[in-house]
Amino acid sequence: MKRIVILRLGHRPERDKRITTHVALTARAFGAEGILLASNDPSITRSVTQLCQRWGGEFYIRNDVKWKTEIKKWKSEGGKVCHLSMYGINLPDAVPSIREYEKLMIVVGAEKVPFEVYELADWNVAVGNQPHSEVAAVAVTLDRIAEDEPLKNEFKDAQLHVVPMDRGKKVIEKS
Ligand SMILES: C[S@@+](CC[C@H](N)C(=O)[O-])C[C@H]1O[C@@H](n2cnc3c(N)ncnc32)[C@H](O)[C@@H]1O
Repeated sequence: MKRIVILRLGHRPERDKRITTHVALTARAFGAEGILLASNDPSITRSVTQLCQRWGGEFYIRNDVKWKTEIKKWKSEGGKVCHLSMYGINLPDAVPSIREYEKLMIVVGAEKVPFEVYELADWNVAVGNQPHSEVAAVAVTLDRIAEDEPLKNEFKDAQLHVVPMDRGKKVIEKS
């Protein structure tokens, strides 16, 4: 199975809490193994970790990483790096080459991303060449590069399970 980690750059604690949390939850739901936050915001780490405990799986979050160190380390261990930017190669044209690799770091920004990221990345990939959101960009990318159906992912040791239904809401809680 492919190993995928998300690197979140430029998170501003005073304005990006909700969107960074959504990037993390989307990454988890669509099959990434973890997220690295290149800013110091322990409240994000706390809320994502708590959610993971209830909803299961082994997703991790690391706070306050040094982005350049993480990119270089990942590459030195044979990993590839895909930076998501609306200026890049459109995703459908990049998917075949990305799928050839087993270890992938996906980098997403918030504010302007340092140009060095564009240079260090193996691919600068656009999820369509129009501006939108890092949450959408992560979701569509993980869905397009997946080998199995990401919407059928199972999460180990979950306390909460949704019972899918036509109408209404049913959640089973295991003690
Ligand atoms: C809301 S955008 C802001 C980008 C910033 N203004 C800049 O020029 O770099 C935040 C992040 O969403 C992601 N993003 C937004 N639109 C995208 C697209 N069409 N394709 C890929 N990623 C996108 C990128 O990772 C980007 O860094």
